[in-house]
Amino acid sequence: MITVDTARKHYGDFLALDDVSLEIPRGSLTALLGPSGSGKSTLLRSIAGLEDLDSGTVTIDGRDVTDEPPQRRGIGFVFQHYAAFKHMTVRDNVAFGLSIRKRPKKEIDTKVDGLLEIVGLEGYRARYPAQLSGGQRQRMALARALAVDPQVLLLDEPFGALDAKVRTDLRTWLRRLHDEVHVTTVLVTHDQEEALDVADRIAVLNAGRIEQVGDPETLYDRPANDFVMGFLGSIASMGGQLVRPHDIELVRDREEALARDAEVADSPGVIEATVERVVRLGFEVRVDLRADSGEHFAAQLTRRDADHLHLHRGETVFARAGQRSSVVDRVVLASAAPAGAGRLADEAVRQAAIA
Ligand SMILES: Nc1ncnc2c1ncn2[C@@H]1O[C@H](COP(=O)(O)OP(=O)(O)OP(=O)(O)O)[C@@H](O)[C@H]1O
Repeated sequence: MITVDTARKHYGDFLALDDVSLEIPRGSLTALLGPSGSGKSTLLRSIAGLEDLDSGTVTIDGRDVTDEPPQRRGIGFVFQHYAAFKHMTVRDNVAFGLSIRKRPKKEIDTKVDGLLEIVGLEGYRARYPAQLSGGQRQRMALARALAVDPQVLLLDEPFGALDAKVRTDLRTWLRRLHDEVHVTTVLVTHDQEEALDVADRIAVLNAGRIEQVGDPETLYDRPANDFVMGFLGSIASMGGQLVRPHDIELVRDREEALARDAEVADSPGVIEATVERVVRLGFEVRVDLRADSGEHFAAQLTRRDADHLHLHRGETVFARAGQRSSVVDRVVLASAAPAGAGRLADEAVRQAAIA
């Protein structure tokens, strides 16, 4: 388990971490999710020991590591731009942390072969980094980080520089790897889909603070505030309340809409609206609407529901939030934690210092 307690960090006058407290359970895959500049990397680097905190503590498995250098924290770190040693083969890059610890060659070979198998690079042992694809290089980076049996694996946008398809493949692969290796993993990402897909817990950051921590389902269905609701999925403002476009039901008949709406707690009510546009998006259909109040919002329907309604521009419909809608749950605590290359070669040396 990693415990960050009231971590505070300034860069000059700028407050990057504002008394952040967070518990990361042992063996979990936790995502730090938030917009650019929210402090995700700063928090991750503080756990790694790559940033010094102004105040607050970091504990890993019960050991206070706040004043320990990175190499004594028992961590493996993978950066977005992995700076491999270009003159070394894949085998030697992965073996680096073990070689500098002077482990016997036989032990190193066994370990490296095992890791290359786990990351799917068995046949690439003798290649050089320049002979790998971006995705393969990041997998090599993960193997190198795992080589020294870290207690904690810290990943800073590890797939950020890769194209969308490779990114999606690698996150599925990361999830499988984590199920196999079970090392406590913290993943920084600004991509909500990536976080929802791979993490078992998500901490949402905003302006140096944690807005909410929880499992993906809770954050999506019961966000603690409008920020979390908006950051984890699309939103529409209907009757002054935030709803997910796919939670909006459209009905042609006012009485039917009112009767159905009576069954829904915390409903924003039934909104009379005019259809402005009907857009087919593959399987789904987006209906752009204008309420009587002038408010614009969009509902997302399945094609079947849209076909059934047979909507056209200028027609009147009655919109309401469906029964199991995502709504902001203001009772949820904002934080689940307890109180209280510049030059690439230099970068490689710095990264290797952690290994
Ligand atoms: N070394 C530094 N010196 C000065 N300001 C910094 C430094 N590192 C980060 N910052 C600032 O601190 C804030 C948080 O940065 P951080 O990298 O933690 O954000 P982030 O959420 O990881 O963003 P991104 O997704 O863009 O990487 C940003 O406003 C950034 O400009």
